Amino acid sequence: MLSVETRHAVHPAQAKVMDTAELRAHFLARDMFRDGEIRLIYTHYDRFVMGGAVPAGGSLTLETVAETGTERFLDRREMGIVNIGDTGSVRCDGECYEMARGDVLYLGKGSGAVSFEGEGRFYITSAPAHAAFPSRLITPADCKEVRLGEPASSNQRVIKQFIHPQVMESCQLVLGYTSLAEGSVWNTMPSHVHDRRMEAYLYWGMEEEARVLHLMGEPQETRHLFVANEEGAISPPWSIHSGAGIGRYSFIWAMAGDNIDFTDMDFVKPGEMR
Ligand SMILES: O=C(O)C(=O)C[C@H](O)C(=O)CO
Ligand SMILES: [Zn+2]
Repeated sequence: MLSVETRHAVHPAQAKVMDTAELRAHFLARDMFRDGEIRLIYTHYDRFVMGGAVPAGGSLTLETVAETGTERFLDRREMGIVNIGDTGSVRCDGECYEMARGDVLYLGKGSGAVSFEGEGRFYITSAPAHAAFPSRLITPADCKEVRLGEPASSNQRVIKQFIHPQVMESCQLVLGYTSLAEGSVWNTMPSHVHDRRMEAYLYWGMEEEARVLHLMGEPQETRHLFVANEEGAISPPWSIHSGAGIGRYSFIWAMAGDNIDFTDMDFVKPGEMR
């Protein structure tokens, strides 16, 4: 079963006057992981798509998504998949990729139908693509690690870059995940924006009762979302995307837009934020 929800792009002036329910309706990505279903969110931010596929021991196939207006979803798109569950496999273009928890699969433009099998919980990201780069399974051993922050500022974390120019080629997609060191709570602090690229977060690896207080909004007009495990935040190009969590957590970040330079960020000092 496939379901697709559309999220339209929001002007910052509109976001400024939203109440909690409206903020959550536009920017919180929830209910993406249901047994036996593929559930997608089609955003109008760089036409980025995020979602979940949970085969629950069976098999699910993603082929046509009416929203793209193409015969098959990947005809003019690339895809990044992260397995946040137990081991499962993804079949595409005559290949079968076995994915352990934390593995990332890149599927290039024109790869055809995608089938999800086994006990995986597959987080799906996708963006329009102009060229067909080779599909590739990237394990944590192949990723590029960046260590940032320190315990004294409660922001010590490891950034694992998978779909990233220093690891492999892609069109628009840049993807990886960040894990907080024990005792550190802050991700992406100091905050930044990058008007050239949208970004989406998926928080995972959290206790059921835990929450991340995800900060969003223009730097001088911040708002927040309380986010649970396996929920995400859609970050428009004008918005910061930072958070402080209760207990351990990781988050998958994925971006699409005008460049694939991970370091192209406009930082905001904490003292400049409101
Ligand atoms: O902890 C961090 O800092 C991040 O993971 C930053 C995100 O990857 C990001 O916002 C990239 O633009
Ligand atoms: Zn960012």
